[in-house]
Amino acid sequence: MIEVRELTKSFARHTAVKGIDFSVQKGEIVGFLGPNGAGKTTTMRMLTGYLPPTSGSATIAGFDIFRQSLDARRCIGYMPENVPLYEDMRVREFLRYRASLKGLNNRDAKRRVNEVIETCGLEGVRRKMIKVLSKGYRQRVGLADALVHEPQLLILDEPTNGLDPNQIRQIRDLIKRLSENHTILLSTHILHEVEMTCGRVIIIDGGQIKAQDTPQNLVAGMRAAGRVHAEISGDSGVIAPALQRMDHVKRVTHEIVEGDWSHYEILVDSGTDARERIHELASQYGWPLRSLHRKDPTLEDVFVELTRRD
Ligand SMILES: Nc1ncnc2c1ncn2[C@@H]1O[C@H](COP(=O)(O)OP(=O)(O)OP(=O)(O)O)[C@@H](O)[C@H]1O
Repeated sequence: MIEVRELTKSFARHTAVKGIDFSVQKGEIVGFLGPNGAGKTTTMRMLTGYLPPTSGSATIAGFDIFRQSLDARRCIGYMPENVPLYEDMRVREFLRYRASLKGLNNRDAKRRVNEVIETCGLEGVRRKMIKVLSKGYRQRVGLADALVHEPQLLILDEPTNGLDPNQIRQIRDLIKRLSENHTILLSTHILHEVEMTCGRVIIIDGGQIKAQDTPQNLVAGMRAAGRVHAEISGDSGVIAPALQRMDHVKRVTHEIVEGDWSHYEILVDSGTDARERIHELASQYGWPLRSLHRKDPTLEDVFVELTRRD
């Protein structure tokens, strides 16, 4: 459904997307993740034909997004990060207007607007002015707009941005339902949401793809490199370097939790478990140790590991 090859976008002084390659197969729901400024929106805007690339190529359902832009766009429902809505229009009127802009004749527009109003749970607000709607309802109107011309592919840029937990859940459930008959590429900063909705994840940072796999495989890959958490009392200026000097320790980070107690996170080589050695070290130097355990990594740990700056 999406084929991206060597796609690059340079602005005056800055290359935002640096020769990325990825594919999305029909029926997939793919999370597009990255820290602020990673290049997600720039990539999505190129895929949807709003921004010309500097070099590289991309096809949507076999159509070249630059040479066959109209055909490609017909296959895409795009919901940008800040959904542009006409505040003084009523919901149904706005969707009818958008449907006609997208080339639907009157009869199809009427039918589709009724369908997307139902799909997106907008029945109760169909006659309301957009300016009086809550952020959650506005996002649903944005989704209804993206869906109105029956696209096969949905490209959603942070669809749950700024929503409260209940609204996030409602939009997430809606996206899950839509995934039954759409291919979806969505960006978000809520990694827990990705673990629940997406079959595959692409992580981008600094305009380059750092990883792409199922959330389960990414987490399993990380599990191989052990991560131990310990709470130890004492001078962290002495304890952290001592932990760092142990065999197979890759990195030690720490933060004060209360008083003299600090929480240490110790990343060790795959296949090793540092817990016994940490316990021995604490006994040897008389450091009070009140907690020592391995933590199963989450997608958030994978994300931080791949995109950390320090
Ligand atoms: N029109 C533009 N002119 C110049 N630089 C731009 C332009 N649009 C984006 N950039 C820069 O390109 C980089 C990537 O931006 P982009 O908006 O794609 O990131 P993002 O991953 O979507 O971030 P966020 O999570 O904050 O939305 C940033 O450094 C941004 O400042």
